[in-house]
Amino acid sequence: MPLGSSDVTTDIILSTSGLTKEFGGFRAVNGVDLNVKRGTIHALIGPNGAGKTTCFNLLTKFLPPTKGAIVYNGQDITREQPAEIARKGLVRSFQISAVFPQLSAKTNVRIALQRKRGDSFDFWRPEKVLRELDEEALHLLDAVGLSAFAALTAGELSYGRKRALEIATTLALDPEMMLLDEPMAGMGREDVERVEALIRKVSKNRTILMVEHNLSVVASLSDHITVLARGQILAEGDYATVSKDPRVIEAYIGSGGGHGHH
Ligand SMILES: Nc1ncnc2c1ncn2[C@@H]1O[C@H](COP(=O)(O)OP(=O)(O)OP(=O)(O)O)[C@@H](O)[C@H]1O
Repeated sequence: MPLGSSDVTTDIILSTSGLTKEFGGFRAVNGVDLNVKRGTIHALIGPNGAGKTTCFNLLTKFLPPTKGAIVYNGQDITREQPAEIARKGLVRSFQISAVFPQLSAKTNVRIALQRKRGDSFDFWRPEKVLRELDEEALHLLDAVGLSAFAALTAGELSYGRKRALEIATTLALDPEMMLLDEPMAGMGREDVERVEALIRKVSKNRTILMVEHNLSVVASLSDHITVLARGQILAEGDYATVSKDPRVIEAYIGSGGGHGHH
């Protein structure tokens, strides 16, 4: 094999071919060929109903595809379960339910660390091990700007800080690739700025794929953008390229957000 040709494949960490999901004959995702480059922040955008969430749920294995394949690090993961791909380093974040509201921020992160070690039910850990885990948890909380809130329960944290905590619990699993589902949803401007900086920080040495509606966040964070419309890829490229693509503009205007274009 000539030098360089292997780079083309190893450069791609996650890819899909012909990825399709039908709901009772309706194709919510229709033949999507997605290629996510290793080490990049890749955004999946598109107007309402474009199929972003469905596509995301296929990638995270929350839904089985009707047709097509998903390959992660050269391995076919099309038929695998979420826990199996998580063990391979592909982890979905921002599942609010993954955080226990009555437990402290520190304990939440410690539980994630214990889960990573596979001993979450090991209540009789010697105190020394627990201390080590606590230290590691504090280190992770510090990394997401939550060191001052370690003792608060997750339920007491503001919305943006809850999301930062979710990132900390995801980082505890040390994922190679993180899948983020609308990380900025429901956030005020201050939280958006904080979480944006956090995503940029944790993206070092990682790959991130996110579905995000906030286009200014997409513009400032993404290396590469895939625009979906009607279940298919409409355009791809950096923000400057896709945002001036007439088909993209038309798709966004055409979807109209319920303002009477259709
Ligand atoms: N479980 C389901 N059963 C039937 N139809 C579904 C189901 N899930 C999604 N759809 C349909 O598939 C299409 C794509 O939906 P999806 O939620 O993936 O789009 P989206 O791009 O995430 O939209 P939004 O930006 O509004 O969240 C929509 O027409 C939706 O009604």
